[in-house]
Amino acid sequence: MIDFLLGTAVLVLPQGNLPLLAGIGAVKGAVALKRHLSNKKGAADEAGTAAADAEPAATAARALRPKTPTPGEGVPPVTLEWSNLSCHWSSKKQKKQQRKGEPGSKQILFGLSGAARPGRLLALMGPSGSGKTTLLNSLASHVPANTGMRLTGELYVNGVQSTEANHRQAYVEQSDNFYSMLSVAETLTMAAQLQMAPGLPEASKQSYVDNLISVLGLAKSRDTRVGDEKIRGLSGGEKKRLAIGCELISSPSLLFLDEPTTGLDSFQAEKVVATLKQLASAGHTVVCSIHQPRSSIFGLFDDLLLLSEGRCVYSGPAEEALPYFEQLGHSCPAHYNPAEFVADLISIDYSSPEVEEESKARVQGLVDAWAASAGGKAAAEAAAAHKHMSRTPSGELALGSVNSGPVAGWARQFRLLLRRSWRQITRDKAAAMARLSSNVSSAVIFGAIFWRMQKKQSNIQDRMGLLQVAAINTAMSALVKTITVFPKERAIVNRERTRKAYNVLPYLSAKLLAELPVSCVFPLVFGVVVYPFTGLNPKPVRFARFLGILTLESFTAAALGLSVGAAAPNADAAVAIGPAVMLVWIIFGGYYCNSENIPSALRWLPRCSLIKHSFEALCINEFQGAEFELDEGGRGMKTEFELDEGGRGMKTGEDVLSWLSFGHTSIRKTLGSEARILGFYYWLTYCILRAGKPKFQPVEAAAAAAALPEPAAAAAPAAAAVVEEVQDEAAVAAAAAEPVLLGSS
Ligand SMILES: Nc1ncnc2c1ncn2[C@@H]1O[C@H](COP(=O)(O)OP(=O)(O)OP(=O)(O)O)[C@@H](O)[C@H]1O
Repeated sequence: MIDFLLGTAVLVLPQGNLPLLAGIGAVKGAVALKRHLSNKKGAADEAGTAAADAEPAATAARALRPKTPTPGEGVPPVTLEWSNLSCHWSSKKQKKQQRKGEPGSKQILFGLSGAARPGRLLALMGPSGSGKTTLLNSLASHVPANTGMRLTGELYVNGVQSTEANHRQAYVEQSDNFYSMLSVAETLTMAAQLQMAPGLPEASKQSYVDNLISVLGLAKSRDTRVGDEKIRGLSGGEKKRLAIGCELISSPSLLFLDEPTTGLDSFQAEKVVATLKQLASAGHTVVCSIHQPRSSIFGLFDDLLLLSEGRCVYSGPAEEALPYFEQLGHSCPAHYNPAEFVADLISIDYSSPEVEEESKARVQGLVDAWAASAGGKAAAEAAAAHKHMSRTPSGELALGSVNSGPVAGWARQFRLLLRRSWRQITRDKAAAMARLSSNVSSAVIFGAIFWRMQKKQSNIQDRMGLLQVAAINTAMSALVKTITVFPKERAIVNRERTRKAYNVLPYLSAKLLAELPVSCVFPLVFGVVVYPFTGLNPKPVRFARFLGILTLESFTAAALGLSVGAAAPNADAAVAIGPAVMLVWIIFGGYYCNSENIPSALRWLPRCSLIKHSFEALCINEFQGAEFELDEGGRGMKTEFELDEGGRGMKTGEDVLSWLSFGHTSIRKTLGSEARILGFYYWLTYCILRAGKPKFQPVEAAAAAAALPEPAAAAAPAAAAVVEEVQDEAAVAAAAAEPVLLGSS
């Protein structure tokens, strides 16, 4: 009856009554929980009710987040625990060996157990290569898939076993990639508009962003553009805090940071860690990997996990680390940086075989001592206890804030992304000026070389040469610009798509539309300068067509750049691949290689060449209806191409087109082919971006993983076994999740 009344109230209340909805959802959750606890027999049924009831509460709680006065305040407290967490890496060769039953993989993490708690800042420390990043990524379900890594063990979120990604909340990467022309406030506002409930008033979103800016200590730089290598903007520390801010938009309970102080001076590094400490104090569970911080930063850590060669050497409160090592006979000298002291203590020194032997023995002693210590035993006992705990693959219930998709509709995504792309393009004056001056200078150089061409036989070759270099120059200019910029933008897009901020289609279409007017300018400027200088066909319609052909070609080359930029693993690879692909299209561009002489197996290549179609269209535009003076003195095209007129060369433009094998087509047809190539590259870019969404490696249950030889094969059956096993227990776990939801509302 209570359910019915509350459910009816939820249905009839308007959306504006979010607090009331949240309250009702919470009460319903509490009722379901109480009922569950008092009647174990009906647990399974009630779990369904509790889970369903939790949804309005969770939705309302999510919707209410922006009213949180201080970021972190009111987030559901989350304890993350891990048991027997191991990581193996195998190369392809080693995987083959494993298939044959032979051993062969490198172990990076060795059965680690521990916990990260709400309100505390946990630092993962250890020497270089000790496995900090691997552990952090494993805990955040952020280990990239298909890299040969295999994770085994168990992760628990508030005591509920978590499957891959459903406990991932926020992950701040080492590299900070942003739209360089947007200010701090614009970057955060855009993130808020894309990720916060669209029904919320703009004022609520803005006040959340304002709070975030002040919590992050970015008020002074609020209107400063982020900047990049070309344009000075935020400092490294400010960029890192902005990256943290972008992650905090979704009010995550758990915040993971990979080496947040790398590349920062000690002052900036301390400010970043102080921000993390503040976030932890506000209720977040903060985990970061860090390499040898200075003592004042070390003093900010609440908890410490020390790793050496993938094994735990200490895990517990940071202030108890030095007394622990002292008790083992390793005292930190007075006035010595404790972080440096522990780093030296747990590092393996490879400077000589004797020293290596000695340091390995010392580290092994520390690993054994930790396993035998009260802390190590407690972690092992907690891991053993977890084995008997309830499991559910639905860690989402415990957190209630993992979005299944973008919160903004497609039209809104498109509008917001269009605005962002437009700002980035139109504000990047330095890039525009560089591209403009490059196009103008090429046009002037070509104009000087091909100055006022006449109608002699020798000028036929000049005309063809000019049209070919105009096609190549236009294509290369657009390609190079795109492949140098797009891979960086793709990193931002991948990160935002991991946060489920938007879909690929609105992003790509908004980007292309925003670029349209600006990208037209460069080929037009080139054409406007080069055309009168060189004395090409003077008819206005031919001039207009010349500009149109170059513009379409510029877009097609940029689209090729997008495809290469989307497919290449990084900017360096894109810069290597792009021109190599373009070279093929230049060779089959109609000037260097007559299509009639191409081997039949390669005849399809000229049809795919964006240079060929542009060159063909430019030639038809220039030569159709043109007349040339026949050569009297034996120079000109006739030496290579005896047509008619008594071997004195080519009289009409049609002769030239026929010599080039371009006589059978028209500008309309050739531009149609170019447009199809353009469409193909856009479609290819879309498919690559869609397929390239970052995928992460799941953590396999240790027992199931041990039974199966092949990592990929192991994942599915193991997950299926867990699902089967938990069906009866789901009710208990769902009920256990309720207090978190109540807390959050
Ligand atoms: N994708 C990978 N392929 C092969 N080996 C890897 C991979 N990632 C990590 N490793 C290995 O795992 C070990 C731990 O690497 P990890 O990056 O986690 O260490 P780290 O403590 O974070 O080091 P650093 O402080 O230098 O970043 C290293 O020996 C490294 O070579």
